[in-house]
Amino acid sequence: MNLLNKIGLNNLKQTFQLLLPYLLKHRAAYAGLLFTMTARILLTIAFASFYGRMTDTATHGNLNGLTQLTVMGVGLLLVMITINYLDTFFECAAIYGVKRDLKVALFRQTLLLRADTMAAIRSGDLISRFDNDMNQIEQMLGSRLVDLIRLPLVYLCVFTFLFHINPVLSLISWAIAPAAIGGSALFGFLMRRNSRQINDLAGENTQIVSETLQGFSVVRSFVLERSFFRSYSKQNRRLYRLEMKNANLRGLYNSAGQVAVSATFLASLCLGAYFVSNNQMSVGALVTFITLVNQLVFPLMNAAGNWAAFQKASGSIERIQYVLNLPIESGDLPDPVIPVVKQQFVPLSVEFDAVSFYYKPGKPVLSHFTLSVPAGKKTAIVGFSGAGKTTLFSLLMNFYHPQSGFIRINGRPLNDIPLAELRGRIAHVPQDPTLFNGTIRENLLLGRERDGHEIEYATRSAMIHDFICSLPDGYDTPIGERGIILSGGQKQRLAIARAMLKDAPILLLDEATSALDGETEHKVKSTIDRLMVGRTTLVIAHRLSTIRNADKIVVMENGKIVQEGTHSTLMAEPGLYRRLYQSDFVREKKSQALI
Ligand SMILES: Nc1ncnc2c1ncn2[C@@H]1O[C@H](COP(=O)(O)OP(=O)(O)OP(=O)(O)O)[C@@H](O)[C@H]1O
Repeated sequence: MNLLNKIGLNNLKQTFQLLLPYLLKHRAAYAGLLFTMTARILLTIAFASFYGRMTDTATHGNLNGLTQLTVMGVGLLLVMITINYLDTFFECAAIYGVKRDLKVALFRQTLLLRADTMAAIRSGDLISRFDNDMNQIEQMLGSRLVDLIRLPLVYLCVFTFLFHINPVLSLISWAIAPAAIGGSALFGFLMRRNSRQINDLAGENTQIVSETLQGFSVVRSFVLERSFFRSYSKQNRRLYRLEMKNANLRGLYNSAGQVAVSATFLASLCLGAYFVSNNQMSVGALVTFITLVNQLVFPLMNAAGNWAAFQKASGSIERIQYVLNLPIESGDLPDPVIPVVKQQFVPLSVEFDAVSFYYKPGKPVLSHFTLSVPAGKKTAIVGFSGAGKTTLFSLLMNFYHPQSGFIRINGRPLNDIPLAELRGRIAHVPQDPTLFNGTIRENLLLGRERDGHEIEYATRSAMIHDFICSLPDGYDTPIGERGIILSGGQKQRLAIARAMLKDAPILLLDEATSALDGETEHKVKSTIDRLMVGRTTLVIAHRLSTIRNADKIVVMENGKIVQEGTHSTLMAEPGLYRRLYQSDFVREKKSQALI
């Protein structure tokens, strides 16, 4: 077992287990490669035999024979051109077909990953699996894979053919075999050790670049350029050292291979010349022999090169398999469009029943949290930062599962509701809305169909229509990666318009207007108030003046409800709400005075 691990045979098994379904799917391309492989072996022997016959015919002065052989040579060349073309074609079809399917499977898995798993993975490392690891795997998908069969077959065919010409000479290759095989195994083992470290480092490398790009303004404002540069350079120096170790190994191995090839060639030539001078062999037979003798050494040497590529790829396969084995939230991609008939939805109630939840054991976020949100009513949640307010939304959208207790929608436990149906019935405006690299229209609709009037109604209500019209291409203006051309407030207004267009019966607003100035917030708030009519709404707000008219206000502290009531009842009693409201009021007054 240990030995199998050391020489990497276990990796090979694992590699094939993952790749087999993909290889089978592209079996036509691999069958084509097997065909061209066989044809190329036969062509190699045919060419060597052709050179020998040409030499013997020439030494016998047989002009007729030479003409026939020339025609045969041209024929062989034409066949070779065709086979080479087919070989390249089948190889590309096999490599790119399998690589495409593997990438798509990895992306699908990424889309299905559970929220807790996703939070634990570093995005750069995940991206490098799509990039660096896929490239490593690509190295072994085409002819290298077919070489697993081709190299032993070449050896066997050429050996049989040469044995037929001269048994003693052909046995020369046996002298080299143990050294070639032993050296190859050692080479593969050393390469594997390095390659795994290289792949991990490449992942960390992508992580630094991706973090730099994502947090570019923080890097600038905290003057972190030098420190990011230092860690990136340090990693690259380590990567370089490992790559050079690999290069050293490859260099040593190639030189040893050259020595083996040349030694075999020289030994065959000298011994063959001796046989020719003793009339035990014709000159043509010697030419055929020395043309082919390399084919006895190169399969042994190439096997090692392939072994190294397999070892490198198996490290990458391991990294991809790791992601493919991570827990997912559902077996299939959910259907994007839920057939909710517009404006005809029934308001839905939401209930948290003794819900306890933690992200990490020992650090409870919610403890026996019980809250009933009546259908079509507005409930506001307030509390200190970190009290667990956003977590309630994550649980309601079933991103995470509570460790105990139940969440129900209209009396139906959340786990009984298909994910697509559940999320189709919720419109969520998060604290920091995500926008995609596309046009404003694409970001508003996100795959839904809405006519121009509906879009305009939503954007006018969210006070963003005039701004959109002022852009050069209006609704078709590209907003750049993560909406880079928009201000925080504009992003929030787009997100509110997007939620309006989703037209779902449950509305979750997580500080949806925090980035707006007082005046715009006031105007957008009246829109949100209209949007909330008939919908069950949960609002998280830090500015308490915005939730005064809520049907119910829930005050949270350390994952528990400490107060519950309307604004006036809560203001009438001493407690956290009144303290929060008063300090909020003072803060707002101060900021108004400053303006
Ligand atoms: N993905 C996560 N993994 C681990 N801990 C988390 C995760 N998300 C949140 N937490 C922790 O859970 C607690 C509650 O976080 P939550 O975001 O629900 O608070 P909040 O009341 O919404 O805060 P804020 O008002 O600042 O947004 C915090 O202590 C936070 O550190």
